[in-house]
Amino acid sequence: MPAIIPEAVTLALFGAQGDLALRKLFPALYQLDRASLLHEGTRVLALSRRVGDPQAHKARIEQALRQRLLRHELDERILERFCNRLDCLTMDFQCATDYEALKSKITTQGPLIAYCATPAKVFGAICEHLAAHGLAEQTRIVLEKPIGHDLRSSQLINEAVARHFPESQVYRIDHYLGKETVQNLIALRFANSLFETQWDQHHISHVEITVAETVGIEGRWGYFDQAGQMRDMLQNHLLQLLCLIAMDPPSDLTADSIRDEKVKVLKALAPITPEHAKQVIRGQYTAGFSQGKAVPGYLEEEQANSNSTTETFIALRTEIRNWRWSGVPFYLRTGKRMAQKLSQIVIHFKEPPFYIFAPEQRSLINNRLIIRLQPDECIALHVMTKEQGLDKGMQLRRGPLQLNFSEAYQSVRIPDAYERLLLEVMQGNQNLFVRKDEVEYAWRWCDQLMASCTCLGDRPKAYSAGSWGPMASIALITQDGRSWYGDF
Ligand SMILES: NC(=O)C1=CN([C@@H]2O[C@H](COP(=O)(O)OP(=O)(O)OC[C@H]3O[C@@H](n4cnc5c(N)ncnc54)[C@H](OP(=O)(O)O)[C@@H]3O)[C@@H](O)[C@H]2O)C=CC1
Ligand SMILES: O=C1O[C@H](COP(=O)(O)O)[C@@H](O)[C@H](O)[C@H]1O
Repeated sequence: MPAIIPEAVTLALFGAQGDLALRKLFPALYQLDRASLLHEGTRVLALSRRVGDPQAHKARIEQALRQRLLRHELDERILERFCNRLDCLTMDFQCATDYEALKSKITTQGPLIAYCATPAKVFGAICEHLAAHGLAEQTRIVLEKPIGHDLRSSQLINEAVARHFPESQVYRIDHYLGKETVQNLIALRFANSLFETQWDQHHISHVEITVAETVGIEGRWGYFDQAGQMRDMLQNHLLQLLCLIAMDPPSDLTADSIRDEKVKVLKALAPITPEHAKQVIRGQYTAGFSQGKAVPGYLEEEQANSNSTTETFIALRTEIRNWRWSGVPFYLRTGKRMAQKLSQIVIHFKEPPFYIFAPEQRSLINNRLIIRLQPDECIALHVMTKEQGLDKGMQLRRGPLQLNFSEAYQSVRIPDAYERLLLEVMQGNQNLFVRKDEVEYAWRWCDQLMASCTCLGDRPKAYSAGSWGPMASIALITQDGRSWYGDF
């Protein structure tokens, strides 16, 4: 079904000169315009406190687009059309009177999308002032992650938002949910009975989820050192992936049916108490090489505080306490400055119940389903076959049945996650956004994890930039007689 062009909306982008807006949101909006998915009446209000002169503000956005877009994507006609949709306004989001000017710029009756690309501490003020200016009813409010830094702060933010906006108007972003390959997890699991009948503790021995990044903190010390990789990546992206892999089939594809199932997984996550804290490995990168270039360690980054114990890597083993998953370990890891950019889920199936092949081949027998989310998006099912040839007896060989998305859909451009998410907000569809209780259950579990690490006086273990993380994260899985798939 082709995407429906949404009605005309006014998109008020709070934080329009920030890193996220310039790097991701404006390019995504341009791509939607290029694909003719923006209604001709759609307007973008770029709101920032930095640039006084609207022309300079606009020029900066245009420059960012020229830098980010690929040459064949940059079409001067579309760029001009897109820039004509833009209106720039300087305001302090915490200052009530500045909203008068904003209100005067909203000239259409259609929905107002208030996208908060700001630190979370400003979300409450934005909601309050929009409501005080009579704009709440028509507004869909979009909140960036992370929502708070623990359960209590996230509850305070959610309460501040809920004072003015019902949950049906709130769109909490986790951009991983906007990735095509992440949405594909739902299709893979629930449109293929082949997998769903095997998807439990009777058939699966363990699951790995890896989100490895090669980037460091990219000048975001102020934010990152307060957050760490646990809050930046685990609390949101990795737990969302875990939910999509582990949840029961929803009864339909509506937002709440899917979210209800995800919440059940979060509630069933085994708590990481101090006795289990050895199952959590925190790391911090030291100087090394990333993609052939020498890079500084975390403590030598610009603006660094050399005493910081913030983790840039975290790996852990957890379980889900329910009938489907009882006894199946889930190994999760994510880090900055790792050897390779790689987001991947590996489902390891159990051995057949009875073994009839040569004993020395036994370790080979283990089907795996590899879901590569990025880059080189693919799904590969590793199956056992017989080696071909007269000289080969019943010698086994493991090989992949593989679907590479770039080959299978050669002429289709894979959209960036933010394109999908912006389109969904414009269509008023909450499927790919995170509900308040999901965020809070995820924080509850992460708070306990962090408290357990603190209680043990845990300090992050060093790992060289460009490696696969601290040795202890390898030991975490090898002590169970397994290894991280694909590390070399
Ligand atoms: N950057 C990224 O890759 C990602 C970011 N996010 C989230 O997106 C949000 C934005 O992040 P990012 O773009 O990196 O942050 P930035 O600090 O780069 O941008 C935030 C912008 O908000 C502005 N701002 C803050 N307070 C006010 C205020 N009271 N009035 C007017 N403007 C204000 C800042 O202005 P000023 O510069 O003047 O302070 C800044 O331009 C955060 O919630 C972050 O967690 C989520 C995923 C990825
Ligand atoms: O939310 C975030 O995600 C990015 C990683 O996103 P990806 O789409 O490139 O995998 C991460 O670098 C950033 O620190 C974090 O805030």
